[in-house]
Amino acid sequence: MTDSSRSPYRPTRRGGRRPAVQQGPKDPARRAAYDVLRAVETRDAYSNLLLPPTLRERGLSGRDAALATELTYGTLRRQGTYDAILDACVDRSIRSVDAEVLPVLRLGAHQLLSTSIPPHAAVSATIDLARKVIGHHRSRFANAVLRKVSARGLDEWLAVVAPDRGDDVVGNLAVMHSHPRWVVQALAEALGEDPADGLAETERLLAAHNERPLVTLVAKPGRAAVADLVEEGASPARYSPYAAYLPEGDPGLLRPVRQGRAGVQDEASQLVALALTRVPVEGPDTRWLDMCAGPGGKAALLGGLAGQRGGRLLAAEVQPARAGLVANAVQRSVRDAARVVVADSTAPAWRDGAFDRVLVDVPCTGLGALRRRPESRWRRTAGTAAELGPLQRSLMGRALDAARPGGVVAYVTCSPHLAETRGVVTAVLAGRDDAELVDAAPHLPEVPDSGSGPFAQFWPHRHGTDAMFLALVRKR
Ligand SMILES: C[S@@+](CC[C@H](N)C(=O)[O-])C[C@H]1O[C@@H](n2cnc3c(N)ncnc32)[C@H](O)[C@@H]1O
Repeated sequence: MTDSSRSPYRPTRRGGRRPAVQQGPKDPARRAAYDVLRAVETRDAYSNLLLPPTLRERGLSGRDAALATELTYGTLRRQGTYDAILDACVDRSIRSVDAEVLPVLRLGAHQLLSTSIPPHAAVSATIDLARKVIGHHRSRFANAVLRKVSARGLDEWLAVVAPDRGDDVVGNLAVMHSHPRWVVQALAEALGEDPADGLAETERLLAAHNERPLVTLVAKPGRAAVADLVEEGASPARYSPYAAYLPEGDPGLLRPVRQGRAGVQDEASQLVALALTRVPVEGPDTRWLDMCAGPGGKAALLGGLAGQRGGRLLAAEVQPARAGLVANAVQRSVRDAARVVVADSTAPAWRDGAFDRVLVDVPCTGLGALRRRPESRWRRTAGTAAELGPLQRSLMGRALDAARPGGVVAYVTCSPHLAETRGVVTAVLAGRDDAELVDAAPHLPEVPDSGSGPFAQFWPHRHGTDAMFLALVRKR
């Protein structure tokens, strides 16, 4: 619960002099959560980009900031479940409810069904907020709906609204774990599970998507060490020799992060880049290329490693603003080894065969990062992976062109969707005879269960990482 007595917005009780602090909402945590949820709903905002500045600008910290964060991400993660329940509590379909009202209902449902906030407090605080943000008339509607929601607990509601598991296991898991149906199907296929067998592992994955992920840091090679991060309160990570987990606090406040010597990067993102650097190549090994570099996480790692080996990294990014982020990320890499260019890597200016190692980390559906981008599961459609296919195949083809004979290419996605992982790689390799797959597992010896080869697939429920995919390919 919020502690409004400590809020900087608390108005004075005495008449006369105005309070020295800025006036603001009585319940700033719920108001911040509502404003972010509404921006996500009405203008496709990204919660992970909008919430931190919202908290900063409104001076929310401590318990208020923690409550606003929990309410925002918790509501977005469980949105599919709450919508199914709300649908049973309104006369018309939940889809016909105004876009300003819907976040109030979801926020109220989240507090009632998934937090320890007492029901009467959850409803009254949400309706107080509703009067301010959607007006008296619509708040009466919200009040009536939330009172119906409060009549049952989450498990009771799920027994009522989720399809029977025996009849429709995909539909059941979609409602139970708050994912669109097509995502459940795509993930089950990627895990190699058949709905007829019950989708037990798929269910573990879906549940992992609703957990708060660990904040993982990277010590940029040659500029910081894991020990520097441990000194700041982090603990060494399971797999990557450059990673550390931060149990709490704002990573942006850590000294190595402020100095640009460390950053925030998922452990699987580190490992797929590392795997590329571990494949032996005969002959020169000094020219490396990152074809899709923005915002620069993998480029920073590769730039450091290239510099330590006396090589250089060219980092290409088509969007100028994102190329700026890459430049920032690789700044002061070892021996100044990384150069950033704004370039369309499907029509590149570099010569064919110019590089010893090539990373192509293609734009994808992002289904591998559902833990960290809670609204993205509701934004994509079943057609998104197919739409991205031509660009992904073109970039992979260009990556093979860019590698010299004997050189190596890493094709990477932050998605396990088969159409954009092995589907792309096998289609591109089927059309040419100058490249062959390299088994990825021997280049990730520290990672158990990364697949039966030749590809590697990370999973949130197995590895605690994003679901990154890696294919390693040698140019003949
Ligand atoms: C998945 S992200 C790469 C993430 C990055 N490797 C990292 O670790 O931070 C894909 C990037 O490719 C860029 N991109 C898309 N099409 C491109 C193209 N034709 N040429 C170069 N970059 C492209 C996108 O703008 C986006 O920044």
